[in-house]
Amino acid sequence: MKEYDVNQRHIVDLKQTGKEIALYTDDIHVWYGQNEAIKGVSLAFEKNKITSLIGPSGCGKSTYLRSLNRMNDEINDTKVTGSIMYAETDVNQPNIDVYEMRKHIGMVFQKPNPFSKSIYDNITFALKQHGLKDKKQLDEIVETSLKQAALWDQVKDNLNKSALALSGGQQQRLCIARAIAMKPDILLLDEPASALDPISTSKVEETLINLKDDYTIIIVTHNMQQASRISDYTAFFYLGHAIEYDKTRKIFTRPKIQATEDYVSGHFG
Ligand SMILES: Nc1ncnc2c1ncn2[C@@H]1O[C@H](COP(=O)(O)OP(=O)(O)OP(=O)(O)O)[C@@H](O)[C@H]1O
Repeated sequence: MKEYDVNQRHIVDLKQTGKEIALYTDDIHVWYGQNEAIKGVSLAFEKNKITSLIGPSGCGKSTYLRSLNRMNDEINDTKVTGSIMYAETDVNQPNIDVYEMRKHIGMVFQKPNPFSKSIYDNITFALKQHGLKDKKQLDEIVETSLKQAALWDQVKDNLNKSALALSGGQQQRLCIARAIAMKPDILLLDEPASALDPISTSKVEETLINLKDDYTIIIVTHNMQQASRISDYTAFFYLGHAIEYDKTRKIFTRPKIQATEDYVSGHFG
C-alpha cells in the first residue's frame, strides 16, 4: 500500500474522466493566523453527485468546506489562497459579490439553525431580501422546497407555526429547504445529521439522495456508514491535505493509501 503524496492534485483524476464538474479547487491553502489548516487541496466535484469529506478530527474538513462559499471570510485573521472555480469564475477573488455567490453555493450547518420565525418565513426570508415579492411565487417555492426536503407532508397545514417548535430532524430538513429555496447549484453540508437521532438521520440521508438529481452535494461527515450509504465520491483528509480521493466504493473497499485504510477500518491513531 502506498504512502501519501501531499502534492496530489485530484482534480486531474476527475477531469480525465470527462465528467461534468460543478466546482473545483486548485491548491487551496487556509491559514488561521499562523496556523495553516489547509495545505494545498485540489479537488473536483462532479455535477449531480454527492461527495463526502471524511477524516480525523481537526484535519481541516470543515475549514475546507467553509472556504468553498467563502464562509471563512467571516472569521477574523483568516487567509485563503488558491482558486475555487465555479461556472468559470474564481470565487476566491476579492471582487466577487459573496452575497450573490452564496445564492449558487448554499450551506447547511451541523446544528439546525432555523430563524425564530414561522416555517413559511424561514424559507421566504432570503428570497424577499433578494427582492422576490410575488406571494404566489413565494408560495410555490415554499411548497417545492419543503417537498424536496421531504418535510411538506408534515408541515403543510402549519406553515405559520414557529420553526423552533419542530423536532431537531425536522428543523434540519427545514434548513435544507431554506437552502434549496434559493435554487443553488451546489449544497455544502457540514455534518448535517450529527445532532440527530437515527430515524431523523436516515430521513436527512434520503432527502440528500433525492436532491442529487438537482444539486451537487458536498458533505462533511464523521459517520463512515453515512459516507458509504449516500456518497458517490469520497475524499479522505489528513493533516490539512486531501490525501486520497476516489469513488466511495473504492475508498471503503480498496483504498490505495495506508492512512485511508487505517481510518476507514477504524484502526486510526
Ligand atoms: N475559527 C477558527 N479559528 C482558529 N482555528 C480554527 C478555527 N476553526 C478551525 N480551526 C483550526 O483549524 C484546524 C482544522 O479544523 P477543522 O474544524 O476544519 O477540522 P475538522 O476536520 O472539520 O474537525 P472536526 O472533525 O473535529 O470538526 C484545527 O487545527 C482547528 O483548531
